[in-house]
Formats: sequence, C-alpha cells, structure tokens
Amino acid sequence: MAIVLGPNQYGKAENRVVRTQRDTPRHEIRDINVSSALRGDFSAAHLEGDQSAVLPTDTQKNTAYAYAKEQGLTSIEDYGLALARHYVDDVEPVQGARIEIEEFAWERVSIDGVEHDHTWVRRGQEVRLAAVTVEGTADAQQTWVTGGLKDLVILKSTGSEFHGFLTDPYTTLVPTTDRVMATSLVATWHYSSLDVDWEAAYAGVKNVLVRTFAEVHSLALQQTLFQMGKRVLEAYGFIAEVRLSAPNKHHFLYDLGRFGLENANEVFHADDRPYGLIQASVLRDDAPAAGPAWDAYTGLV
Ligand SMILES: O=c1[nH]c(=O)c2[nH]c(=O)[nH]c2[nH]1
Repeated sequence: MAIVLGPNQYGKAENRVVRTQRDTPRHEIRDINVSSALRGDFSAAHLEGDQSAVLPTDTQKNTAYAYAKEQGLTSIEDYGLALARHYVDDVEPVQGARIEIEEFAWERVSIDGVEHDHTWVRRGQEVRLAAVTVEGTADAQQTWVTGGLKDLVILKSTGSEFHGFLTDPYTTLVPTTDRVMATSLVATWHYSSLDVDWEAAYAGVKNVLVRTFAEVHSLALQQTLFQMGKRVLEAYGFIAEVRLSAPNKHHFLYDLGRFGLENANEVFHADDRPYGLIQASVLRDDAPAAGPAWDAYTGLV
C-alpha cells in the first residue's frame, strides 16, 4: 500500500477588485470578487516542499488587479477568459486554470432626474456569477464558461398552489391552492459557445427567469424551476444546461383567529429556517459533455 497525492489545485481566493473607468467625466465602475485556481503537476510542492513550479498565490492576486487595468473589465466572462488563458498559455507548469467571479452591481445615483457622473448606490439585487475553466495549451486547448446569478430574492403573493402530495403518518402539511411563493434563486448556466455577447446574454437570461417565475401558475416550486430552465434553453441556443437551486422561503399564514381577526391570505410569518431546498438541472438531451465546467473551486460561484 502506498499513500499518494490525489487531485489538487491552488490559487488566490476572493480578490476584491474594483475597476473604475475615468477617461471621461462620466465614470464607469465594475466591482468583483475574483478567485483563481491553477491545476497541473504540483506534486513536488506537496511531496518535497519544492516550490520551483509554484507561481505564488500572491502573484495570482497581483495578476487579477493588473489584468483589470490591462485587459479592462467590460464583462466578467471576457476578463475571466483572459486570466485563465494567461495562466495556461504563459505559465509553464499550469495545465488548467479556473477563474470564478462574483459581480456586485452598482446603480448610478440620479439627482433631480439627472444621472450623476461618479456616484452610485449598491444595487440590492442579485450577485452575477461567472466561471471560466481553460485546460491545455495551443491547439489542444479547451474552454468552458458558465454564467449565473445568486441571491435573486423573488416572491409572488398568489399564483402558487401545493396539494396532492404523498402523505404518511408524519404528514401535517395542509394542502393549499393559494400561497405565497418566495425564493432566493441561484441559477447557473453552461454556455456551449464562446461567441456570445456576455452582457446581453446575462440580462436576457435574468429576464426570462424572473418573467417565468411571475407568469407560470405554479403547482410546486419544482414545476416553476423546470419551466424557468426550459424557457432559458428555448430562448438561447448557445446555452446547453441550466442549474437551479431554490430555497423555498416559507410564508406561513399567521393565526389571527386567536384575536378574533380574519386572515384571508393577508398576514404571514416569514420563516427563515428550516427551508425546503429544491434543486434541478434542465438540459438539452443532446447537450455536449460539460467536462469540468461545474467543478467548483471556492463554492461561491
Ligand atoms: O413547492 C413545494 N415543493 C415541495 O416539495 C414542498 N414540500 C413542502 O412541504 N412544501 C413544498 N412546496
């Protein structure tokens, strides 16, 4: 029996990079949390303490900031692609690189209806996600890009039912034909092409997800999730798979009868835990193999 080194990767996680563009009086801003992980033969570092193949994580941090300047940050996908390709193309021992990015949105402040040039408020909405994996060099190079969002808190006050479920001696849930449905959606999607307008695709997918949540008369969160994924795939031929994770943020009718008050689906207790957690992947039956597209590094993306 021998004890051997298994899969390993290393990098700098959660570099908080804020890139402003200030060439004109009207500035632009992008605010990201970027992580890089390098894969390759780093066995000497693990087995012998030999660092000769190890590009320090500190260097990876510096590169994230330098690339924000040199490459710009017009979309997190393009920035991630540039970083990942740099590591596999330019750093000899690196055989694969994964770049994971969260983006926090800022909204330009308006004063008396006029947009301010250089002041924003943080948008309380979702965090945008991207992950780029590049493996191999030169002609044998393969690239996988996923996009996504998380913390998209969305609620509908009707148009949701849940009944007809399996029961057993422990079942107490009361069937309902009218309930509040709410979630904090995580959705990620795998692009089967790199020839994509990343900004437009993100905005479009988010729009389809939100619209579907609103429009589908839901018999279960499961049904809503499938419809969300399906409609994204129908709208965007260059997306191969959508993965959805949705905590069911339960809203329980509060018992006002004890005070002689009627409660016709008007007053709820918003419970934070436990929560149902519904997860589904929706994909084309001829989707190309996802390879390492979903192999997470930080778990944030
Ligand atoms: O949309 C739902 N799906 C479930 O699986 C479930 N289970 C439950 O208790 N409530 C709900 N709601």
